Amino acid sequence: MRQYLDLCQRLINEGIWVENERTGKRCLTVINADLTYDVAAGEFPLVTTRKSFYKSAIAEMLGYLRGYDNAAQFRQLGTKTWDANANDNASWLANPYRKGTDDCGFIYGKVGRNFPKPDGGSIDLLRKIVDDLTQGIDDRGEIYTFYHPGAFHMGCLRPCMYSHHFSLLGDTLYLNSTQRSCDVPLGLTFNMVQVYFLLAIIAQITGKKPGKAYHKIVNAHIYEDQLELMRDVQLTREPLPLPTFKVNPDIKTLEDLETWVTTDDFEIEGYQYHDPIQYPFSV
Ligand SMILES: Nc1nc(=O)c2c([nH]1)NC[C@@H]1CN(c3ccc(C(=O)N[C@@H](CCC(=O)O)C(=O)O)cc3)CN21
Ligand SMILES: O=c1ccn([C@H]2C[C@H](O)[C@@H](COP(=O)(O)O)O2)c(=O)[nH]1
Repeated sequence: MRQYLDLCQRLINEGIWVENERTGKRCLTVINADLTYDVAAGEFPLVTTRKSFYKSAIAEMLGYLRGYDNAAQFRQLGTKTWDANANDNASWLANPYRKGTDDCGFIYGKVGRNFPKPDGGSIDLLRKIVDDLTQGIDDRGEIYTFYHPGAFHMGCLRPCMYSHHFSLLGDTLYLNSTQRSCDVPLGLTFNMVQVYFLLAIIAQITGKKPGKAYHKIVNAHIYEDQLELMRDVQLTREPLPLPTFKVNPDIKTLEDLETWVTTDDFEIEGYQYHDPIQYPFSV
């Protein structure tokens, strides 16, 4: 994945040190990066210069499509990525809205599938998008967003990749995803997989051909305790050929995704990778 390695190198060459109050760590930071994934051509954006746990990334996105709000639900799907944010984050532990162990509160899909209306009730944004696209409708506002500043105090973390905007040109579906904040060594290896996966799966259940997915990142950073591993280990490795991604063709509807689908319905073939690298994770 040349684009990924180029962004890592750019952080090292041009990054500016920024203090982060929430984590108490400094981050080497650049502003704005644009990545493109050609889903039509099957260019699955998996990092090869270290082992990637891509099933975790897919499990997370599946949880966002289902509207999950609890780390135990995410674990059941096969990812522990929400454990720390739900249970080890001091300000969330002290938050009166936290409903107990594993509760994440009003995050991601919980917001997007129940988006509150100022005049009462809520909207299921994903249901509307899937219904429109299935009928060939693109009203230029097919946006699955998790961004609700009025609800930030009710969740353990603000969404990072917060908006997914779908577009139709004839029978081809496109996706523009936007991310406000990006942990390049850890989070981005998941987020690239998620953007590709989201376009592939929504195209499949709406009967469209996938086109390209465009991934916009605003604040891209490396935490100070990750820098050495990135610069002196990962960036010295040569990337390997990309694998291919296979989706179970029996997945046909949003209800399928909500009910029986597991990460076993998504497989990659021919994944070659260098040794794992364990990057520190900042809560
Ligand atoms: N600092 C930070 N970075 C993130 O990337 C991030 C957050 N916080 N909080 C919310 C979610 C949780 N995400 C995570 C959490 C953990 C890993 C992680 O530990 N990944 C390891 C092992 C994964 C596994 O074994 O399943 C990795 O090597 O990729 C990745 C993304 C992404 N997000
Ligand atoms: O999908 C995700 C989720 C989170 N991240 C990273 C980006 C930041 O390092 C932290 C979130 O911290 P904020 O203070 O809320 O910006 O998590 C990611 O890269 N991808």
